Amino acid sequence: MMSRLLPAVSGRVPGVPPTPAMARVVGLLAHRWFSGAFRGPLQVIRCPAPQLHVSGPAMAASQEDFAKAMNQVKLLKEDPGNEVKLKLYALYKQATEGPCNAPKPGMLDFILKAKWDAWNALGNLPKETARQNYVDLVSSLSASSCSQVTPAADKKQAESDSLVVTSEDGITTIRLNRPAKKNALTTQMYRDIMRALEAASEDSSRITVLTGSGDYYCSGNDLSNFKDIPPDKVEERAQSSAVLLRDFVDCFIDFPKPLIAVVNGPAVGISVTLLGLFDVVYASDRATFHTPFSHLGQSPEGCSSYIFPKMMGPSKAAEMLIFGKKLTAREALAQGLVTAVFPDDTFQKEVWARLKAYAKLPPNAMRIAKRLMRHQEKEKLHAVNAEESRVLAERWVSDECITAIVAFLSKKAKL
Ligand SMILES: CCCCCC/C=C/C(=O)SCCNC(=O)CCNC(=O)[C@H](O)C(C)(C)COP(=O)(O)OP(=O)(O)OC[C@H]1O[C@@H](n2cnc3c(N)ncnc32)[C@H](O)[C@@H]1OP(=O)(O)O
Repeated sequence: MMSRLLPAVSGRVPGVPPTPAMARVVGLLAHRWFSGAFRGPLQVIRCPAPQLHVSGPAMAASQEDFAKAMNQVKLLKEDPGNEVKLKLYALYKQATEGPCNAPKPGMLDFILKAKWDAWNALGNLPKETARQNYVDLVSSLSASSCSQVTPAADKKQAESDSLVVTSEDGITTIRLNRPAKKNALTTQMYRDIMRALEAASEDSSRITVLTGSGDYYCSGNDLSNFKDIPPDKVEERAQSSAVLLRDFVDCFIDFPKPLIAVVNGPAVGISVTLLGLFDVVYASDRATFHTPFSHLGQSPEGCSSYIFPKMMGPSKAAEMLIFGKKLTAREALAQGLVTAVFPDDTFQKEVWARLKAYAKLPPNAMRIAKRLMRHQEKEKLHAVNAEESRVLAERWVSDECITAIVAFLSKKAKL
């Protein structure tokens, strides 16, 4: 089935180089980036057979892994759908041929055009990263039957894992579990959350919950993701991070079951912006909602540049997304970002009682209601996500952003 996705697209036209401005900024500022080996903790998604994903610091997939993944694709039992097939096609082409230099097919050549668009959207993503992303995607497709009840024997060990996925009482819970780092999201966690969502969309649970361990819900992107980038790889990394961000947010846009955020404490950055893509957001009265993008020289993501103004009106959205105003839980409730606020001391009890009752409702009816409410906006949201990710890749190599991140990593600044 999938082999039909791999015909060569022939012909060559000029590629899409980074803008001269970006290259200049990178050249000027690269020396200020941190160096030294990053020693990230092991992160584990726990799920019973058939797959246990264990990963440490990101490693490039070998040619052998890539070849295995290509074979695995042919063995997939279920058709992954056109969108995924296009992603696979694009990553395959990028990994084997590099950036898309083929002539753009005519408007009426629908299939060729969709394939060309998917490949071209990968821009200058390095071949190695495309290979890794292809392997990751195939592995997530093969693992989609994972995520059931966490075996009791795993529960103790899960304390030290960065992401813990459990499924019980019709609820799949994805728990950010780096309390010592305020649940900041590492690159690997983005990938693991995507896998967990893909698995949850197909498991037998009826609703899916994202929450955090410890006193924070999430402190946003782990700013150490910007560490240890060799000067000549800064642009490449910005591009590959933008692709990861786009794929990550796409998973939330497309998630088919009711998705609930249980915001147990303060939320920062991307963990706030994503809330607009959840169906319901329950917050402890201790939670705060902070999007300090301008302070960090960055720009909004998670489709917030579109959803927040629609949700709260342009000027309230501007206070948050341009000026970085931090909202209390009650303020977030008034702006429609939060569905309900609970006193912190009864938060867990009240929220989980509600969720267990919701999880008894007929699953198909819930999915259909969600689809009806969301499908008209989907295409728009994907376009907004693509644009926000593209702009962020530019911000990440800007002087303003680099200065802010260097200040945080050298402990000179915090929010
Ligand atoms: C594929 C890429 C996609 C990227 C998408 C774009 C996303 C953008 C964003 O999310 S922007 C938001 C980024 N987040 C921040 O700027 C928060 C930075 N953190 C802080 O300002 C503070 O740590 C705090 C206000 C969250 C909490 O302050 P405090 O209560 O005083 O605790 P500590 O600062 O001592 O924190 C404990 C420990 O955690 C580390 N840490 C906290 N947050 C982050 C983070 N976001 N990145 C990396 N590390 C973080 C902090 O350094 C401390 O570590 P230490 O104990 O010193 O080793």
